[in-house]
Amino acid sequence: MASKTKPVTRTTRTKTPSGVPPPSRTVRATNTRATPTPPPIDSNAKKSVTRKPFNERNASPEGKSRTGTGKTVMKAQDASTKVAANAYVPNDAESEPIRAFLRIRPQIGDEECGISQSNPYLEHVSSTAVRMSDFSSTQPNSRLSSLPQSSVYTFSHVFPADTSQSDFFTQTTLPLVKDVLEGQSGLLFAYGVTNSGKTYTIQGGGEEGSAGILPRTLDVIFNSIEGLHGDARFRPVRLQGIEATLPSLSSSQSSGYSIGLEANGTALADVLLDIPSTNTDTDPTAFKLDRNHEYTIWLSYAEIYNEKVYDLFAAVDDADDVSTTRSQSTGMPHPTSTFLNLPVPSSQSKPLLLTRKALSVKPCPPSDTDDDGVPAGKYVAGLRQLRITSTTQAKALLSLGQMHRQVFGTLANSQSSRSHAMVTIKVLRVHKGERNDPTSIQTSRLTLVDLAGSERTRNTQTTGERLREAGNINKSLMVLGQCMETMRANQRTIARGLNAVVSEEGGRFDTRVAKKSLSIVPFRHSKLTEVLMDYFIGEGRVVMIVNVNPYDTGYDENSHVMKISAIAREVATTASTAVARAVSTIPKSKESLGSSRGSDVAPHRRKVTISTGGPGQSQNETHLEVLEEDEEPGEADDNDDEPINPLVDALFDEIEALRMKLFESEMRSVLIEAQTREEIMTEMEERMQKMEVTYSRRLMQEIEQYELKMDAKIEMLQRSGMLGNGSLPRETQESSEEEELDIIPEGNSNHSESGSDGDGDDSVTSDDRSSSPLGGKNAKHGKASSPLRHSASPSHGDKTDDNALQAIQYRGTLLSSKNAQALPTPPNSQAAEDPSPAPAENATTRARTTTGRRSTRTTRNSSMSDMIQKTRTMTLGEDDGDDDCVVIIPNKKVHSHAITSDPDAVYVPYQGEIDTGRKKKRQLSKKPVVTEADIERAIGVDETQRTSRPIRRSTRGKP
Ligand SMILES: Nc1ncnc2c1ncn2[C@@H]1O[C@H](COP(=O)(O)OP(=O)(O)OP(=O)(O)O)[C@@H](O)[C@H]1O
Repeated sequence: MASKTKPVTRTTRTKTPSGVPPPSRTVRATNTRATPTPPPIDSNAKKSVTRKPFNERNASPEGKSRTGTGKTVMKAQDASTKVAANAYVPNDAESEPIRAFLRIRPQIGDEECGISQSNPYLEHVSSTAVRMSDFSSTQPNSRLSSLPQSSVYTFSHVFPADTSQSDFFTQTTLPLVKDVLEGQSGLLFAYGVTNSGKTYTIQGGGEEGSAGILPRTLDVIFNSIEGLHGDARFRPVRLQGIEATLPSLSSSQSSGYSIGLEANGTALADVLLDIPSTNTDTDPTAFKLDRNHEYTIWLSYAEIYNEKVYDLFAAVDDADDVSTTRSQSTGMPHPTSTFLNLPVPSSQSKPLLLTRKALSVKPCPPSDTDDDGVPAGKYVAGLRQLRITSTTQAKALLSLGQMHRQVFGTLANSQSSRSHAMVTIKVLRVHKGERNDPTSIQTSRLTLVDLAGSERTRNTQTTGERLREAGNINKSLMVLGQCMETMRANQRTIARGLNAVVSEEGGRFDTRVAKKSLSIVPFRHSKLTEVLMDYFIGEGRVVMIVNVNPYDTGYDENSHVMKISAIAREVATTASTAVARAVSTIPKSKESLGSSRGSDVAPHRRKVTISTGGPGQSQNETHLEVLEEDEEPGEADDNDDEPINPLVDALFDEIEALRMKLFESEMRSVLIEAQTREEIMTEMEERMQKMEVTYSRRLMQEIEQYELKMDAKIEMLQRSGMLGNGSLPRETQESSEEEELDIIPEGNSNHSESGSDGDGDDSVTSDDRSSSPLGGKNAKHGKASSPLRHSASPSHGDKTDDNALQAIQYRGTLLSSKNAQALPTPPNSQAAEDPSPAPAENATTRARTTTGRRSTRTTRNSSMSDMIQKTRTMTLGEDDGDDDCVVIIPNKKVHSHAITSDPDAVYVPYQGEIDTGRKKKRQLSKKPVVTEADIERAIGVDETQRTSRPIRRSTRGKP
C-alpha cells in the first residue's frame, strides 16, 4: 500500500568553502527556531533542518531586504541581536567552538626505547590549562627550533595521566553519543604525535576496564535502543541519503554482514595476526529514548593511507558466501573476512594476491541536493555501510576491520598506526507510525577518527614507502591545521564586519563584500579534510582530543599539536539536527557495496614474505603480493565545490601546492640543519676526546720526565751532601763529606779558628775575605783576581772546582755593594796567590760559611728556614750606584750562612738562574765552587782587561 504522500523536507544547504558556520537554522515542522539544546527525543514532531545560503544566513526574515542590485543586506539592529560585540565567532544560537580536551599519557616505562626523557615537560596550571616547558633547552646547543621554551595552553578540560577510560569517555564522548541518538551529528578525532595514546583512547587496551571510546560508544548506543530496533527496509547511502534496499540484498543487509565459512586449516589471519580476545569490558550507560521511534545502526570503517581512502570492511564476506556458521567458542555468528580466511600458501606455491582498491571522494549527487541545488558535501564512494544489531556484532566487525588495517599496516612494515582510521556510526531514526515513509527517516552520524601520529622530523629521514607515508601523514595533518586556521580567520572577519555594522547606526552588512574578503578553506588538499569537511562547515559538533606523552622527546612536534588545538578551540561549528534526505528506490548496489572494477591506473604492488614459527617450531614462509589499486580516474571531484572561477581555482591550487612545497622544504631544511648540528656536535665531541687523550698523555710524559729530573737532582744533592745521605754507600757519604768540606774557603784553612777539621763552624775573617777579588769594592779597584781551580780533588787546591758545581746552581746571587760584605768569601787560597790586601771596609765584614758535614747537619734546618724567611723579607738594596760587586755564593748553605751572619745581606736570585746554573754546571765539569776570580781566570781576564771590561753582573732589579 502506498504510503501517505508527504512533502520531502530537505535541508537547505549551502556550500560554505569559507568555513563560516551557518548561523541560523529553521526547524520547519515545529515552526519555531531551534534552540542550542536539541529538542527532546520524545517529541513526536518530525524535524528537518533548513540551511540557508550564506548570503541569507545572517538575515532574519524581518531584517532581510534586497537591494536593487540584488545584494542582500541586513539591518544593523537585527545584526546586533545576533552578534555580541568583540566576538569573533558569530553568535549564532547553534554554533559553538570546537571542544579540545587534553589527555596526558602516563609514563609506561618506554624509556628503554629511547623515546622518553626523565622530566615531563607538561605541568598542570589548572583543570583547563597546562604549561609546556622545554627542559632540554637548558642544555647548550640542544634547541634546534625557535619555538618558545615555555608556553601555557588552554583546553576545554585537561585530563591527567591517571584518568580512567570510563571517566574520559563520560566527560568527552557521552554527550556526542546522546546527540547522535537525538539526531545531531558529531565528530571526534584524536590528535597527537606517535605513541601518545590515540589508539588507546579510541580503541582501548587489553586490560579489564580499559575499553576505549569506540566500544563504549557502541555499548551505550545499543543499551539505549534496546527493544527499539527497526528493520533494514531502507539503508543509508552517501552522507545523508537513504534508499530502499533491494529484496535480494535485504536479508544480508538486515543481518549486516555475512556469516562466512570457518576456514579449514591455517588461515591467513592465523599467520599474520594474534587475534585479540574479545573484550568483555562493557559500558552499562543507557539513555532513555522515545519508544515511539525505531532505530537502525549502520557502521562503516575507512582508513586513509598514503592519501588514499580504503574500506576496511571491503573484504568482509558478502551475502553470496553466506553460510550459517557460528563461532565454535562463543556460539555467536561472527563476521569473516575474504582474505583473512584464505588458506596460507606453501612456500613453493604462487604468492597470495591481496587486492584492495582505493575509493574516491565525491561530492554528493544532485539527488542529494536540496531545493536550491546546493550539493550536500562529499562522501566516500563505495564505502560499505553495514547494519549492526548488537554491540557484540559491532565489536567483532570492528576488530575484523582493525585486522584488515593491521594486515596492510604490517605488510607496509608499519610499526604503529600509519593511517587515519575512521569509524562512522550512522543512526537512522523513524517514527514507528511512519516506518514505511522514507522521507521521514532521519539520519545522524558520529565519526570517530584515530589519526595517524604526526611523524617526528628526525624520523622522516626514512626512505621509500616510509618516507611517502610520513610525508602524507604530515601533509594531511598540516592541511587539517590550515583548514582550522582559515576557518578561524574567516569567522573573525565576519565577526569584525558585523561588529562594525553594529557600531554604525543604521549600517548595512553586505554579505557579498564580506564573502569576497574570506579565504577558501583548503579542505580539498588532503583526503582527510575532504572527508571530514562536512563536519567543519556546519554538520555537527566537533570534539578534538589531544593526546600527549609528556615524557616524549619530541618537544617541537608536541608544541605543534598544542598550537593546532589552540586554533581549534577558536573555530566555531554548528550542531545539526537529524536530516532527512532524498530517497532513491533504485539502489546503487555496485557502488554501495564497494565493487572493485578494474582501473586503468597502474596499481601499486608490493611483495611481502612473512616468516612464521618460533624457536622449536616448524618455519613457514608465506608469500603475499599486495595490490593497492588507485581510485578510478575521473571518479573524484566531479561536480566538485562550486566553481568560483576555474582560473582562480587553478591559481589557488597553485598557491597551495607552492605552500606545500615551501613547508616541505622548510621541513627538509630543519632536518638538514638538525643533522648538520648533530654531525658537528659529534665531530666536536670526537675531537675533544682526542685532545683530552693527547693532553693527558703529554701530561703524563711531562710528569714522568719531571720525576726523572727530580730523582736525578735528589741523587745529585745526595751525592753533594746537600740532603741526608744515609742511603748512600759509605764511600759516597765520605766523598760527599769531603766535598762539603771542600766548600770551606781556602783562605779559612789557614785560620785555626775556622775549624777546618770539621769540628765546628768555620768562619772566614774579614781578612780572609779581603783577599777575595769578589769582596766589596775589590773588584772595582781591581785588587782581587782569584785564580780558578780546575781540580776536583779533595785537596784544598782543587776544592774550588768541585764547589763550582754547587755554586753554579746558586749563581746569580747578587748583593748590593753594601750587602756584598755579607757574602761568603771565595777560597782563601786566592788571597794567598793574590796578596793584595782587602779594602778596609771589607775588613769589617765577615761571611760565615758552613763547612763540615756535622755542622751542616746541625745547622741545615735552621739555615734553610732562615734563608727562606730572609728571602721573603729581602729587598733589593738601595742602588747607590755602587753595587758593582758580583759575588757568587758557592752553595745554599754558604749562602744561608752569609745571610745569617749579616742582616743586611740580600739574596736576589735572578730569573732562570737554576737553568743557567745547570748549564754552567755541565760546562764547568761539576765544580762545586766557582768564584768570580775563577771565572775571570777561565775567560782569561787579566788585570788590565778587568778595568776596561768589567765583569758582567747578574744584577736583579735593574734593566
Ligand atoms: N592512558 C593510558 N594508560 C595506559 N597506557 C597508555 C595510555 N595511553 C597510552 N598508553 C599506552 O601507550 C602506548 C602507546 O599508545 P598508542 O598506541 O595508543 O599510541 P598512538 O598515539 O596511537 O601511537 P601511533 O600514532 O604510533 O599509533 C601503548 O602501549 C598504550 O597501551
